[in-house]
Amino acid sequence: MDTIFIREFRVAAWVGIYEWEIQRAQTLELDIEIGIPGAKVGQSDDIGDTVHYGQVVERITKELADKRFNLLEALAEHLCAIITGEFRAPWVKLSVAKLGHIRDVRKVGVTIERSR
Ligand SMILES: Nc1nc2c(c(=O)[nH]1)N=C([C@H](O)[C@@H](O)CO)CN2
Repeated sequence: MDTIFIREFRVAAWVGIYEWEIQRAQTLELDIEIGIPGAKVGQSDDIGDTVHYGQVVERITKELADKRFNLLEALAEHLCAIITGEFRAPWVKLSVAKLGHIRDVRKVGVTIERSR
């Protein structure tokens, strides 16, 4: 399947199980791979035949400003549902990482893959 990628996307989010995470937003890093619906866009050259990656970034930024999650797993599931539902993507793989949370570890997080 052809895909669109969004890598090293840094975004503020409310997520975590500890008091300090509940009190303030933190920066997450997302890597997203999105299946392109059909092979038409290479011929049509029409933004309407693909997923507009700028709109995905904008939508996720807004969603994470508004919602709160305990776990990265739930946050990832929610974002995948937006990408397959609202953006009609047939498939998505999404990684979300917290930065500098554990000593000697640069990033920790989860990766999930979902199909419509
Ligand atoms: N599998 C997970 N483990 C942990 C998560 C998570 O979201 N998924 N979250 C935390 C805390 O919020 C932690 O990130 C604070 O540093 C711990 N483990």
